[in-house]
Amino acid sequence: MGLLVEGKWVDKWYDTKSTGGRFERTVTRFRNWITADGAPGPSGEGGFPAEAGRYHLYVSLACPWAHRTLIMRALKGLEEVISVSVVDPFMGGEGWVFADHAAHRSEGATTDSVLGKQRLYEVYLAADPAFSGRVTVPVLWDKTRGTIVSNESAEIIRMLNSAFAAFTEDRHDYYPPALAGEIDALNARVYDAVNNGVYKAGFATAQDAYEEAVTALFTELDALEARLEGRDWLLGEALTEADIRLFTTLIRFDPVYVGHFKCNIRRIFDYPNLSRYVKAFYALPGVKATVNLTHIKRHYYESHTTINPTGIVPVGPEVWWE
Ligand SMILES: N[C@@H](CCC(=O)N[C@@H](CS)C(=O)NCC(=O)O)C(=O)O
Repeated sequence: MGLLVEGKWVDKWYDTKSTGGRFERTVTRFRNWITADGAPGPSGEGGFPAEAGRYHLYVSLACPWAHRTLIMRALKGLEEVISVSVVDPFMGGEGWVFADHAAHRSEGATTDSVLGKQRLYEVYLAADPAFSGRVTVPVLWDKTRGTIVSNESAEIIRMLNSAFAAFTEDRHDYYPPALAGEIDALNARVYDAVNNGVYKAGFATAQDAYEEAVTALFTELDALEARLEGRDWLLGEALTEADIRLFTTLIRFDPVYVGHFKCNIRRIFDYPNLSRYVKAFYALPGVKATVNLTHIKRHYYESHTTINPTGIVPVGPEVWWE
């Protein structure tokens, strides 16, 4: 665990002292967009046209943000168009590392097949030798220009949805213009209370900060449970990016967030509509292959030594979503 400061790796844990025990996520840095013709997207610079074989995703199978990108890649059928490297689930003193640098090799982790690096921070330094900031997954890499296109999952899934029409048969739009306003509003609530809410609860170092986060989290889960009454997906019949973004937190909830992050008022299993929803999403073609429970559990329970000093990984719960 650590970060880059002007191109140098510094090993240190999140600082919550200056924020009253509250965990605050930092803003992501590389914000360019792949577009069909290489025109600039909503942020950053242009020059990243959609091409087969040109782009590469660096992901962790443990990470809910990276998981979004793997799901969109699978649903869009872009497995042959965009290649992937998977970091080892244990995030230690050097941050995320690849399989050839891991202390205990974990099935499903890979080497860096593009740059041959051993640590993810070296990929960031290849894009910007003076980079300062956290070294996070996912990273979308451009093999042609030799740089990072984006390290913001919310934007990467939109690029995969919209820019690669020439390379996929899938015509489904996961962010259709008619629903964009409703999707954005829902994403904002789900991000704050649920996706990031579990981290705010889990990384809190003050009782009030924890209770605030856990209360807001379960208030939102209750609202989502009600919303899903009689509905297949969050927006109704149409599967959208909002579902991808909710699913990656829900699938980690019972195995990790209930215990490790103390989000234990209820389990997802206890919510009839949310648990039906998780099962339905999990059964979508290609999704199951993106879920690696071993990476998920090992990452959180072994890496966060301030929360779980023994590093013991729990055996349960029973898998109910298969
Ligand atoms: N805003 C980013 C957040 C990504 C993120 O925080 N990833 C975590 C893993 S779950 C990470 O790599 N953390 C490393 C660190 O903070 O040092 C996104 O959604 O892409």
